[in-house]
Amino acid sequence: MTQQNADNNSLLLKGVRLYGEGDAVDVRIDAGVITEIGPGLAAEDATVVDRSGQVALPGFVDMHTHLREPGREDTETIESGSRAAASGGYTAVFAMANTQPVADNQTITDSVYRIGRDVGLCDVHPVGAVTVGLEGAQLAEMGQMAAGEGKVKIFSDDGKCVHEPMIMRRALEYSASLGVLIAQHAEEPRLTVGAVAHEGPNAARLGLAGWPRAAEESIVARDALLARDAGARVHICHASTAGTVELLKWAKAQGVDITAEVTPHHLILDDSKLDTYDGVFRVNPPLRESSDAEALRRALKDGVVDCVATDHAPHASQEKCCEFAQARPGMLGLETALPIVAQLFVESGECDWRWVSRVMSERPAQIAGLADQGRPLEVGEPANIAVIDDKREWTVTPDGLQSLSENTPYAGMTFQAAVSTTILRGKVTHQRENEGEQNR
Ligand SMILES: NC(=O)N[C@@H](CC(=O)O)C(=O)O
Ligand SMILES: [Zn+2]
Ligand SMILES: [Zn+2]
Repeated sequence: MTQQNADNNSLLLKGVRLYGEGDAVDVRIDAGVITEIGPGLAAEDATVVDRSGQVALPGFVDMHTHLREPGREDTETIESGSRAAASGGYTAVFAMANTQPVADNQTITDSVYRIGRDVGLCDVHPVGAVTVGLEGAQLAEMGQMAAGEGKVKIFSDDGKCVHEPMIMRRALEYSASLGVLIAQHAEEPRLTVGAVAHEGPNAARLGLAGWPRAAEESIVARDALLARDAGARVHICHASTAGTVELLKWAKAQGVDITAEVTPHHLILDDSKLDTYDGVFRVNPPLRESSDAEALRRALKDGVVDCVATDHAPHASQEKCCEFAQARPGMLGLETALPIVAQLFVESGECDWRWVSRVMSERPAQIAGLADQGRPLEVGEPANIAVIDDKREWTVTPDGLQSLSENTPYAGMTFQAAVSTTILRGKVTHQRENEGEQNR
């Protein structure tokens, strides 16, 4: 991009099908805003990005990302995580609070926000902790974090469950008055002592301590009731069981203001993967049975589960390449989410790209309260765009990803769809290798 083009910041995205529908059009972007859509637009002074025949969607929003800064910059930084996000088509991510130190105060949440802004590859929204030090005992200063420069909109002790019912109740009451969202990692800790895998035939056969579905479901049910009584919203992180789906259905039917996300790995993988004892498959909540994955896919399709969130959880190789029960739970997700969703839902003919934009962009932006993300691809709207090449077969290699860590469970898997280009307010934040050079 020439200096002149960088300065006047005009871009012409050529030949894309908006939401994969209708004829190909060109999209003109000036100063970060979509200013014209139509066939055969003149380049004039704009930088041309030719993506003929590809699919344009609103940039994705991830409500659940772990960026590891501060504290574990050897596994991911705000910069490397932003690069991974952009490479996955994301234009906004929520960075979880379980850093070291914990993001339980405004100094840290503001600093995460500022670093993300200065990196400029993706909007990084800090998540604030619900309780001091994620210890579940004393509420953090949620009001201060919400009022700070980072304008914290989501609070979560993710990694841990806010398990004390009175603490969760107060957090929900407080969140309702602040207009923020509590996102719960639903895990009754008294049911998961020592647990490393889904409690079922596979864990029994492999001799792994089991994590029962009820550990998740009992908290989902409890929190739905607490949210109802507090007149608060509650969001369920990484829903993983068929029973959680039934509870969400019930709670929504009662008018409870409850939303939920599902991860790509709980949609596509199951606990048959554990046969090799490879620590890369250890994750919280654990990979469940194929019947759970199927129920989650249907729930996402039907809207019972609202959106996809990655739970991108980078870990160092020495923390993963060890005995299964010793491996840290968590797997990479940002750079493989779209290809997985495309394979499961679009390539199978179950859903269209319009639906993908709903579960990966519009719904998460609405739930999180982002006014400038998840917007329609229309004139006058912010130019946050993910361009998908739906005919580009590629194979996942851990060292081919942008993340600093390599703990992807999809190594060697082949996908048909790839994010070719990501645009954040008119700036190209990602361009896949071998993609046509930009020219004037
Ligand atoms: N998902 C995981 O297994 N791990 C997450 C924490 C979490 O999301 O619970 C992590 O921070 O590594
Ligand atoms: Zn969690
Ligand atoms: Zn998480």
